[in-house]
Amino acid sequence: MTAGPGAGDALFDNEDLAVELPPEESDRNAGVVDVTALDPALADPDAVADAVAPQRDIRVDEGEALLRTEGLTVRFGGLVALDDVSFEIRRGEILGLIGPNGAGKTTCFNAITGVYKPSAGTVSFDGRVLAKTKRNEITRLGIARTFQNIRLFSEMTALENVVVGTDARHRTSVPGAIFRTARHRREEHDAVERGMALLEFVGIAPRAVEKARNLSYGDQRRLEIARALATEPKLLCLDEPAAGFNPSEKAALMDLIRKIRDDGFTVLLIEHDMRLVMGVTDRIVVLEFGRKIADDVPSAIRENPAVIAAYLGVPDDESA
Ligand SMILES: Nc1ncnc2c1ncn2[C@@H]1O[C@H](COP(=O)(O)OP(=O)(O)OP(=O)(O)O)[C@@H](O)[C@H]1O
Repeated sequence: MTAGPGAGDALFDNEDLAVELPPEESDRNAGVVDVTALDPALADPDAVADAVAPQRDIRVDEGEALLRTEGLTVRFGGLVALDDVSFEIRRGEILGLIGPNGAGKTTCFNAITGVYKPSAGTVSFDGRVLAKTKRNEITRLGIARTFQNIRLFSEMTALENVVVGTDARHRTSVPGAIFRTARHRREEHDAVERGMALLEFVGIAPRAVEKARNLSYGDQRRLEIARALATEPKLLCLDEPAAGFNPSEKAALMDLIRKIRDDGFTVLLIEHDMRLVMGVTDRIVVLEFGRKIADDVPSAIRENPAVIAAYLGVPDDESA
């Protein structure tokens, strides 16, 4: 066997090596609040789901392309990290983006979310080409993401982290915030209410007033997702959300991703864990060396010889 670029990625069973360190016993119950006693609406899952996704109409055109890349190419000097990649993400689906290490997945995410400008090709979102769109404008248009490495405000509480996410939608001017106009106060109140609903939705509302740094690793990942959802995205991009999770946390994450989709969001998922990807996605796009080598439903991807070869390497005599 030739060791392929992703030979380290077992195709259907790669548990991450990172382990979660158990928090100190004293930390474990610190900051736990019975939120349903404070706000009974949080005990009603339908009310919570409504508060999390106010833009219900985004499901009207379910199945149509929400995002489309055409000939998307990103070069770093002489290296072509993404090479003429075209695919679409349809409204209401969970699309997996997979490929061996270095295949170009994160580069693709970065091109979609405005971190990198494409060297060639286009990204269109909701009928609009994102050529010169700034990152904060892309967020406003409705694309949110999480990162491979958790990026939270560690000294802020869980609730504050989420409320910061809702700021992307605020309309109050700076003078409005300074003089605490009625509009500003109303927006603040709404942001806290929606923030609590988001924390409940991802399963960490009892930790609302705990500093982010004191949350368990799994809860921090959930908080990142809540913060991304706070921007009211149409498309949520998750970059390896299960990294470092044990099998039961992965199962719970799959449930959460389905719940997010069922609540009206479209999801793009980069994930190395094949069991999770195969179990939760509707369709999968596979990259290898920056090129798209497959685009199909999970059952077909599982059997696709090019995908299997990309992950496991090709025997020398066959590749010759
Ligand atoms: N900012 C950058 N500058 C130079 N090269 C880069 C940069 N970002 C990525 N690359 C290169 O582009 C290629 C694709 O990297 P990318 O991170 O997109 O792959 P990936 O599929 O996300 O990999 P992984 O699964 O390891 O996260 C790699 O060869 C990588 O070294």
